[in-house]
Amino acid sequence: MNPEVLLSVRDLHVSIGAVDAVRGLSFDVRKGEVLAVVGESGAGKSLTARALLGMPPQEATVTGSVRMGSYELVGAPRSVRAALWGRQLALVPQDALSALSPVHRVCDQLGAAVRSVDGVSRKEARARAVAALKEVGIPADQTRAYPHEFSGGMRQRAVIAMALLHSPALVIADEPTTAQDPETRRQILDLLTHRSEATGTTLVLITHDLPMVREHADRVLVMYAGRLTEEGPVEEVFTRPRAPYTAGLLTSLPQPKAPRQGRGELRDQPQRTRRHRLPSIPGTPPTPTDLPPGCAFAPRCPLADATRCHTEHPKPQTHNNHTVACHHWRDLPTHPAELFLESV
Ligand SMILES: Nc1ncnc2c1ncn2[C@@H]1O[C@H](COP(=O)(O)OP(=O)(O)OP(=O)(O)O)[C@@H](O)[C@H]1O
Repeated sequence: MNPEVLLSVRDLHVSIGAVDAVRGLSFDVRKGEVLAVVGESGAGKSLTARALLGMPPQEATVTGSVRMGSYELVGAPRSVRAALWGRQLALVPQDALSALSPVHRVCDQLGAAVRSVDGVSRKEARARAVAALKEVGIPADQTRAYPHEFSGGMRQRAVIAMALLHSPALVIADEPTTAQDPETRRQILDLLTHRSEATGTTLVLITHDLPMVREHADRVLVMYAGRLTEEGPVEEVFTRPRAPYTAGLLTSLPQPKAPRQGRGELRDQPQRTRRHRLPSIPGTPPTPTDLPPGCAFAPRCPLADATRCHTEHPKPQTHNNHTVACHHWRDLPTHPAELFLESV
């Protein structure tokens, strides 16, 4: 494995009963990066995250490979997962309340997490827990509170502190800010990315929040109906998307106010005149039990042809560090958002 690669995912499939939720996903997570995974609801992001952690739902069938160093996580026995958990892999879940026990003080829960990996004395574990909570902005005199006494933002900070306790190699954050207001979201994401950087932790960020991706991620992987649609550096993908689906997603992105040409900014966007209304992708994603043949996005795609797109799944192809799975990626207009602008 390339030494720059921390986690290598190959031909990952996750199915639950008749639902083929993840269908042949391959990508690498590189050491030290923030990789965002985006896509509409039901695209398979969370099940991918769970497979990456070696913790798919019990009823799921997982095939393919997720390698971390010498460990294979697909089908890994409990002993392998236990060896990796905390030191190598950790999760920041969507719902901090359900991740914390309601009947134990926050600092005691972190102390127990310290002891589960390091086996130090209770006093030492408590001191480390308090220090970790301080790092995420929770003052020492509040660490003896119970989770319900914290605000949602503080609970999420506590969960981030818990995930980063042992400076794991990789943290997967699954929609870590969903329930928060925009300002708290920004603070939590700032904290998560800065703390990850400080602890040398690589971050996979599952999110719907494209402005946050633009601000915080190095690379982005776009999923549609369980497959990779596009993947590459954020700046490159956000300014020059190659897949029509990505272009459609990006049309919903608020445009930066200042005319600077900074990181991840959408350049060369067409002027939106009064004759246009804000674009959106027409239609809805397919249900995973009733997937169309060929490209799953074809029924919604303005570039789809009448034959190949509806019969042959486009294979991902990589040029200059940027991967796309689309038969017509070379046909995208200079301003891909135009594909989705509707005249009124
Ligand atoms: N435990 C389960 N049993 C049956 N189907 C499931 C289960 N978990 C997920 N699915 C289905 O698998 C598909 C992918 O789900 P997943 O949660 O990975 O999507 P997602 O991209 O994370 O969506 P969201 O952004 O809404 O969280 C969806 O159709 C979902 O309904």
